[in-house]
Amino acid sequence: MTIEANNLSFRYGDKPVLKEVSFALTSGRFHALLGPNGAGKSTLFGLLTRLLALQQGDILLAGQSLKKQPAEAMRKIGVVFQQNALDLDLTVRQNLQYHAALHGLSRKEARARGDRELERFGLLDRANDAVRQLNGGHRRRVEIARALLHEPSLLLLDEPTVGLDVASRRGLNEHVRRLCESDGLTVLWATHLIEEVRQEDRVLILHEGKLLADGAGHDICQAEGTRDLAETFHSLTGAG
Ligand SMILES: Nc1ncnc2c1ncn2[C@@H]1O[C@H](COP(=O)(O)OP(=O)(O)OP(=O)(O)O)[C@@H](O)[C@H]1O
Repeated sequence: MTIEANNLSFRYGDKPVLKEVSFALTSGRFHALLGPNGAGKSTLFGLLTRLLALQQGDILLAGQSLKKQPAEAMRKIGVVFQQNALDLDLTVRQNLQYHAALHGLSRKEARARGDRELERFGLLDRANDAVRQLNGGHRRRVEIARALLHEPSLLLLDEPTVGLDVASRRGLNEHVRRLCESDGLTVLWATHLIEEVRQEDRVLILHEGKLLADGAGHDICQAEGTRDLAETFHSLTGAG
């Protein structure tokens, strides 16, 4: 599914946080939204998920304006927020069923889809465990499984690896990349960690509310005259 952000600006009070941000995501691809802390990534996610109201500009999902047809557009989006959004005392399966009910799925359908996602994530044998018993990496997998239950075509992940160890971070990143290939999912993965981004990714670099670069990683490096994305990120933002 295509997604287009046109000329987005946003301020908290009189503090501008996003400044005329425009981009278009390509269907079925992994996109990395790279920016240091405070760049405006979560604010952008807030606008994409309608947690925040648009102030200037518009967002089009498969050609539908978020301003004009919000409910229809939102059905196509799955979201994994930075903070854990699971109920730790419910089982994995109960968490999934609760979310599926919110999306209007029948119990039977919810169970079938939930189990299918858990199986793909290697977690079906944990379905009846309380989420509290799972490690951080597995909890994040459950959150992603949950975000996919209503079969969205766009998955947004806001710093999904925060608090995970290196191996779990890598595993989660690879898993989501495989979803692009297997499901044709369009992914926007926000991070401040350059090691989660690959040279061949579509990369959007956000800094102080401005989109400083947008393109294939190696093209951005060529344009900037840098060796790799780490150097590019550092030279554009001072971070890294
Ligand atoms: N509710 C708010 N009220 C006022 N300022 C805010 C609010 N939320 C965020 N900000 C400010 O807006 C700027 C962008 O924050 P945002 O959380 O969007 O960035 P980020 O790139 O997601 O960073 P992080 O990874 O640290 O969350 C920061 O300067 C932040 O302090």
